[in-house]
Amino acid sequence: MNRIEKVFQNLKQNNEKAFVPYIMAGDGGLDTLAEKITFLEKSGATAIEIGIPFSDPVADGPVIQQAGIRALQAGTTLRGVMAKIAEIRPIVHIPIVFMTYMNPIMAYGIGNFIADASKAGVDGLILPDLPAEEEEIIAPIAERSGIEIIRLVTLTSPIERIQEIAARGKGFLYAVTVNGITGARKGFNEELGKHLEMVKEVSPIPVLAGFGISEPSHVEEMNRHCDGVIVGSKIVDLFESGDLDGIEALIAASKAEKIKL
Ligand SMILES: O=P(O)(O)OCC(O)[C@@H](O)c1c[nH]c2ccccc12
Repeated sequence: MNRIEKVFQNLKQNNEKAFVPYIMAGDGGLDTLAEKITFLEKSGATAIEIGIPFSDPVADGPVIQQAGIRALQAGTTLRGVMAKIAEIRPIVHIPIVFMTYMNPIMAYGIGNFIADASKAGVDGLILPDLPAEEEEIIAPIAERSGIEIIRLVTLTSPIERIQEIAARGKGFLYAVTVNGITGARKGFNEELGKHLEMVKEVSPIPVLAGFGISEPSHVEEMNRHCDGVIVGSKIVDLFESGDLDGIEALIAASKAEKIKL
């Protein structure tokens, strides 16, 4: 069984919520990657989303754009990230999900990319610029190699489309919580809770909310309506400023919902 499926099975059995932090590979130098991942795992992360730095990150807000620029300036390459993941995989037990755009994958070659990612021990892929209609170019080969495509649904996706994408989904479904790009938000649409519950109703796989989540209170609020959260920009920020306690506080908030149940 794929590592992602396994961790979600365990969470369900224990009535726990997922917390998936995002970090940019190579931000602070690739040599800091192992340290960051092991810290997140030790702090209770369910899985890790690793961004591949790219020059044209169309879905990313300023914090992640800047992290990508820092990583590229430090000389980070996709090949380098693959090698680093392969090296640290034996000491990391939780699932590793790559978040990247299609362009770097096409440049690498889809077949080579999947083969190397699979060898390195990557468990999933988030590809925000891969339309559902085009996923045939990579989903079957990825899934044959044991790598799950984590599909995204948005606030503007009609329910039929959400249902269709969820039915094909593997691992977990990524429910985007805002209209726009990544980055911390102060608040969310009042209807968001209802939207997440509707997505959950049609999805056979766990639903995680992501985009804009930046406070422990956001984590608790989202977890009332779905199976867990993904936090990116805030984690990148907290690592950048060395505020590890802030990261632990966010992860701890994801354990709070269980106590209330
Ligand atoms: O940064 P935020 O607002 O917490 O959003 C999640 C996030 O960073 C991560 O999942 C992500 C980073 N870049 C993306 C591009 C598309 C979809 C998702 C992502």
